[in-house]
Amino acid sequence: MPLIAILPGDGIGPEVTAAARRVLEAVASDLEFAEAPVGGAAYEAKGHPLPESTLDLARKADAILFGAVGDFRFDTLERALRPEAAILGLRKELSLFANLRPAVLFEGLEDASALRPEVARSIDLMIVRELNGDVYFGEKGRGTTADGLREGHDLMRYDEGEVRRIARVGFETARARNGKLCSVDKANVLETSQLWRDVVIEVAADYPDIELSHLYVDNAAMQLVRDPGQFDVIVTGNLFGDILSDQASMCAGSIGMLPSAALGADGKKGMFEPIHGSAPDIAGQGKANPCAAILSAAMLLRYSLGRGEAADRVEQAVRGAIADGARTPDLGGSLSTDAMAEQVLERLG
Ligand SMILES: NC(=O)C1=CN([C@@H]2O[C@H](COP(=O)(O)OP(=O)(O)OC[C@H]3O[C@@H](n4cnc5c(N)ncnc54)[C@H](O)[C@@H]3O)[C@@H](O)[C@H]2O)C=CC1
Ligand SMILES: CC(C)CC(=O)C(=O)O
Ligand SMILES: [Mg+2]
Repeated sequence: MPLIAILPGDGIGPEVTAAARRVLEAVASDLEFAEAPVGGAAYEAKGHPLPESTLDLARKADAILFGAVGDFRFDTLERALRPEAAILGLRKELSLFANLRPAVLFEGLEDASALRPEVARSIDLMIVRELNGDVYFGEKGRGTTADGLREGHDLMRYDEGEVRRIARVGFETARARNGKLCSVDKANVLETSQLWRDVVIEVAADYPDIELSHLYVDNAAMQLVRDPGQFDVIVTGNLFGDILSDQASMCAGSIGMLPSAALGADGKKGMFEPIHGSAPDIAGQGKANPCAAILSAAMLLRYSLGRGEAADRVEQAVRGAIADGARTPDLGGSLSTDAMAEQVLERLG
């Protein structure tokens, strides 16, 4: 019986994971669920955003469904105790270095996209974001300059092994899709990025069938809204992937629509989460769009449980609901989180 760890977290995290769990229960009757606190909720309950018991459950589980963490109430805590430390800790402790973030415009959502309909319709891409390194995990600190000014620093760093393994995921992902890989960096300014680009080019020798291109991240951000249809797979570092995926979400209609999978070396055990955060501005109001979490559950079925058919059913149910006009407020409608989930559940039969 596969064990699914549910880590709801803060803000809208519990609302959207509850919806995703209902969907999992509807398509798979043999799953065992265990829930544990994470983020601010865990700090309040147990004094730490990632308690040992939560980490143990995450280690033991076959897959993890994660909601979101964070709340401004915790923003003055030391960094290691802030809710966000929990998600970074889980990704690192479980060596989940490959973050797959698909961005697709579902039929009917043209009017929700920030782009013109004919441009929006072309978006169908996968962002492969490195998740265990970069400026998020480098040495950081605060201090005072010789002139008495406060200063802060965060080290941006990758080694070639880290770049090589994510580059391979990028190439393999492109091979399974339409054969195009765009590597995004800032090699014109950053040494970390020059190393990134050099290593991606070396790895490309093993993938002569893949059309490789490179973009600087500023240009990539611009191209993403000018012509998102030009992209098949984007491979990039932790920081750039974080930013570009939020941007891609508004090309596809809403941040409430984009799921993600964080995978390790076996490409199987993973943590599945919407790309959005805890959205404190709408938390507790039943306004959150659960589709990103539900689609993350579909990725869980596909990657961790090898149940592609069930994953397809869930994705078709979300597509069907959207095509029939089901809309939460972020998509211009008025359905509550639960009502949107119902629309999906109804289409699962
Ligand atoms: N994976 C995670 O746990 C993440 C956590 N965060 C944390 O979340 C907190 C809030 O961060 P923000 O920058 O406001 O980003 P956010 O993604 O939580 O929200 C950004 C905007 O999108 C809206 N939004 C997000 N998800 C939505 C959904 N499912 N349906 C409808 N609208 C949705 C929010 O209402 C807000 O206006 C912070 O503490 C931040 O650190 C942020 C990003 C990822
Ligand atoms: C909360 C951050 C640590 C991460 C983030 O914004 C993301 O993974 O999308
Ligand atoms: Mg983010």
